[in-house]
Amino acid sequence: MPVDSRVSQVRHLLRELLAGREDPESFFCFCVSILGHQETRVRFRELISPITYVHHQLHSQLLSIYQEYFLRDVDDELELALALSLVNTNQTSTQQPVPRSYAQLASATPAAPVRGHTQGMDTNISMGTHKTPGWTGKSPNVPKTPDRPKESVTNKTATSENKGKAEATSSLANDNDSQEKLDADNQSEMSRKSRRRRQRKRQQQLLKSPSSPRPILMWFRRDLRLLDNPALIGCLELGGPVIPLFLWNDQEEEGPGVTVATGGACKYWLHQALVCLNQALERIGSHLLTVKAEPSSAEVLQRLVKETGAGTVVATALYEPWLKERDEGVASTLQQQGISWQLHHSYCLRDPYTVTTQGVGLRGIGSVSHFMSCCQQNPTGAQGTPLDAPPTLPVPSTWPTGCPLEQLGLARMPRRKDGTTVDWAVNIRRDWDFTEEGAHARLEAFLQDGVYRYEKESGRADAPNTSCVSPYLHWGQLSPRWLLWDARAARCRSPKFQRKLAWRDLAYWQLTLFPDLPWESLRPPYKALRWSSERAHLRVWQKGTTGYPLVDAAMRQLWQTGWMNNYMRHVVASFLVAYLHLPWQEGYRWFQDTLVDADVAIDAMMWQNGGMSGLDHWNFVMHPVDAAMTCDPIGTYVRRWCPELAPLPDELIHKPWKCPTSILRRAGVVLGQTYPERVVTDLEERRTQSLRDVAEVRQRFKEYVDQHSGCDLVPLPDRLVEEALGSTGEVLRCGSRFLLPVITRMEFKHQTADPDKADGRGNPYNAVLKGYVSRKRDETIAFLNERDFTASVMHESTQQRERAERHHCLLEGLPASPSSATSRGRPRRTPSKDPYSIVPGGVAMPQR
Ligand SMILES: Cc1cc2nc3c(=O)[nH]c(=O)nc-3n(C[C@H](O)[C@H](O)[C@H](O)COP(=O)(O)OP(=O)(O)OC[C@H]3O[C@@H](n4cnc5c(N)ncnc54)[C@H](O)[C@@H]3O)c2cc1C
Repeated sequence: MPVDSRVSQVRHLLRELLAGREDPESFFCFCVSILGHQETRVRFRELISPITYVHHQLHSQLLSIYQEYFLRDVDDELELALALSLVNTNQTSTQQPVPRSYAQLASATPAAPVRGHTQGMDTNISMGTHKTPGWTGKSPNVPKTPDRPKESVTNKTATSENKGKAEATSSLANDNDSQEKLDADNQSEMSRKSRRRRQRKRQQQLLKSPSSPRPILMWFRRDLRLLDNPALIGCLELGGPVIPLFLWNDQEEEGPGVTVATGGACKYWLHQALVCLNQALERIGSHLLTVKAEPSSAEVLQRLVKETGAGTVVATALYEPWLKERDEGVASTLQQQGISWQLHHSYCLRDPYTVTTQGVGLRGIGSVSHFMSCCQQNPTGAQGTPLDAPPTLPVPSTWPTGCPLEQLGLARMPRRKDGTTVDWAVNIRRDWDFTEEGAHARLEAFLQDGVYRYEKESGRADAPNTSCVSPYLHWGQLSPRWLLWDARAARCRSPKFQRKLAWRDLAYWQLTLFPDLPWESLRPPYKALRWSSERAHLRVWQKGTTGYPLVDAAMRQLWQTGWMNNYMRHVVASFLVAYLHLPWQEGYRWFQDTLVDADVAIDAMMWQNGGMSGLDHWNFVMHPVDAAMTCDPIGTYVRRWCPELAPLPDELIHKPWKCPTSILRRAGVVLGQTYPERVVTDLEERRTQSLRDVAEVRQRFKEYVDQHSGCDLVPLPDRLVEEALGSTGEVLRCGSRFLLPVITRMEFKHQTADPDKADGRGNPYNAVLKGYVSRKRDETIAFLNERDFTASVMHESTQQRERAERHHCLLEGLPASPSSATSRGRPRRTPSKDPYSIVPGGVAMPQR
């Protein structure tokens, strides 16, 4: 049966419901049975929207049933969902089918004004029927009074973030004509347009009337989207004309330390994203006002409030401590003048300031599993469902003055002496679509293809196996909630991929705990490490001319496109820190300046970990040649970014210095001319030196090494001290500091205990990865333990055999056998008794 006739059947049933001949739950069941699962999910809210006002209670009841039904999870997702607080914890999991991807819905939309996503979701989608598996026509198991997802708004009273487009905008429609609208809706396509016309008219009336509500300033920051933007929907719910606004102040963004918060590539992206946002707003009848926030955002907002008579400023919360502080200042200035300030949470899945370690403790802090346990143990309410984009925005009668976007200086290009421009962003433009639709297209493409290889092959640099949505997430052109919903709804649900959003939240949590994260090593001794000051080494790393093809390919990709995958970021970070001995901060700053997804929290967390001083410092070092076995086995990636090496054979392309002269000659490669010589040659020696340096500072700052477990100790931030001790600040007042043992590389523990063994090669815990280890951290550790165990068992049996041989020789008066003689002096691969295998206890200890 065509969709239209099924929809009219449902409308008929709605009349039956209104007449009292059906009950809400049966109505919903019929709806699922007639329309199928997906159609119901997409159309239900629109179908019931005509009764929003006249039958408000019934409408809410239906909406609750709908939300309850579609928020149910399948078992295998429950753990993650709970941890990320996607569902209410008191909901039990049932085997309900998961909704289809929003992005899929969007792509099925034929001619949506906002190129593809939401307009069509409520209205003109043509899709095949999707029958609920196992549907028996029985009522779905929905409670009578289901929980509504809580909303996450600061300074705000009861508004529902889970209202969709129809609800959000219907407040502008005439209350008294809902029955009329019900009939009008029967004319499907026509009705949408006429409803919009009515809404526009109503908006204009509102603006003209003397009692018009005051305008609302919608302050866009890192939520540059129309879809699933709770702040924007929050503006609509307030019911006044909305003035979309973007303010820019470099210093405020930068904060107190050296953060390079918005580097060149990121600024360029921002400029383009603002152009796109403005276009999207124009399509819904509005536009974006851009203003230089000088001298400060607070002062500019005050001016705008005066100029427009606005009564409320609405924004999405940002979590960098310095931006939070700025926002608190803005809020108090505005509130003193009677202007209300509303802050919505949608940048992360969890507001990092609400995450606590209560009930979990501090053991394993810094790891993603510890973080997820904290979220699971201390849920803060459900995230709710993603929101549709508003079809229209009420505009003010007069607009305040702004400045052209160009004047913000975000995409300024250097000029040559002859006056021509150096367009360094040409490849970035070629590679990326800066629109919100571009974000959804990337995600959709990934969920149809790359996600199938993500679990095992996300490290491949030569294949598009990851989502490439990081810059969109950073600028909020894609909400993490939307991403998670789509990922959960995809046919192949990769838990590893979903977990990445927990990583993202973890980074913000760490930044809120350690505001110095972007510039100060968390582990105090490592601040004193003997870092190299070889600027020439830094330059070759930055330019991609280290002479190591894999590293060079990645650094050139970064320079040209503003991006590289996670695995390659590990490779180049390891190279900088472990082999060039350059401080991690140099890497962080370069990344911040060149990545289009540069994100202070994530970048700083990852560089701290790579730089050995983060909470979860890497237990491995990537080898610049061996890593290619995993990420570029036949050299496709290197050939793309280092074309001068392209003719070399696969097996030698990652180590051209090993090439026989004849092959080099045939390939036209001259080392030192067409391709650089290696910046450092003895990698083993460099690594050994790095180990010695670590051992030296750990010896020197013994007070930061736990003598019992051998783990590094990190000063505990105030917030965690209070949580750990349940104290209300007493400890802090008397000035005591608390130290926390954190996960520490076995290699470091061993080296510190035995520093005289100058040759680091004797260290049994060599962290250099030989090829790919894609396992999860715990599995990796288990694997290493098992290997060690096997090694020690083998060693034991060899020793037993040798002992027996020695005894035999002794008894028979024979000379000692050569095998036993040589093996006696050989160093053990695994220490017989490992004093360092104790896992950090997670107990805060007063500093000795
Ligand atoms: C040294 C170093 C620096 C990094 N700097 C940044 C940065 O500045 N900005 C940034 O967004 N990511 C950074 N990452 C994390 C990661 O490399 C990128 O998020 C990822 O490569 C982006 O590609 P994607 O969207 O295809 O990721 P996918 O693998 O498809 O993951 C989806 C999303 O999850 C999030 N994510 C993935 N990995 C991580 C992670 N390890 N930590 C936190 N969130 C994660 C990102 O938002 C990403 O877009 C860094 C990693 C390293 C090793």
